[in-house]
Amino acid sequence: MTPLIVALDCADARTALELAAGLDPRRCRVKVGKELFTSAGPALLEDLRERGFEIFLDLKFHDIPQTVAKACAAATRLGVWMLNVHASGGLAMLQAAREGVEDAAGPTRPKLIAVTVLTSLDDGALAELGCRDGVDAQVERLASLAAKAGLDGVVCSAREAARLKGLEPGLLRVTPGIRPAQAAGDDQKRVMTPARALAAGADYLVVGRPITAAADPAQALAALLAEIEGATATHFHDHPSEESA
Ligand SMILES: O=C(O)c1cc(=O)[nH]c(=O)n1[C@@H]1O[C@H](COP(=O)(O)O)[C@@H](O)[C@H]1O
Repeated sequence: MTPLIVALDCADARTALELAAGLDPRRCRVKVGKELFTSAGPALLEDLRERGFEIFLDLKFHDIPQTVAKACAAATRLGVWMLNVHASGGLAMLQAAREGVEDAAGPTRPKLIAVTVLTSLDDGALAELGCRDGVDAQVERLASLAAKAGLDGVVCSAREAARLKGLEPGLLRVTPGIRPAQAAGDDQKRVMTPARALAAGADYLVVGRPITAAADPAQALAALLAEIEGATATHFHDHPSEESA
């Protein structure tokens, strides 16, 4: 299994299933986010699971602890592989999220991860929110909260991955903002190529538009997988104990 998670950022179930038909569930996982889940609902998750996919349900819950705990429990009952919340909801919310997942989990518990600083934000955008010490400090602060709450990992950009690997080695690093060299950044501010992201310590790469908006998505996916699998082979050769992670 490679670290690739393909973001099925589609308007409806039909388009998402067409896209998934071009993917191999042994070579990637899929992410269902706010637009698709709001449009297609839980039935789509069942369809994707029947096709062999493990699912990252990306709804980024951010609310009072009780509400988030219940939402995380409901997501867990949908049988997803991974789900997320915003770390900026605070420690009590993160702990409640973990308890919600644990209460609802069967034999396999989904991975619960927390978004640190969205990859669409840079230092200037954070300053507008009143956070003046920059992205790196804020990512570190929120990752440490996630670790304290007992979460499995964080969403960050690959630019922060190496530092977080040193600071919070127990947390998985899930990195969107992945762009092949020369690709458009779109609305992403903190980007990195797939191979560099893996070398920096990313555990999972979330990739949407470089595949879904490509003129030839199948060719874009194949090129990306070749780059990832080449980089992963080198990485696992150097770190054999991480092969099952
Ligand atoms: O939680 C996420 O998945 C996420 C967090 C973040 O900080 N940045 C981010 O881009 N994402 C998601 O990752 C995907 C990135 O898509 P592309 O920019 O098209 O590759 C989108 O589905 C975003 O919702």
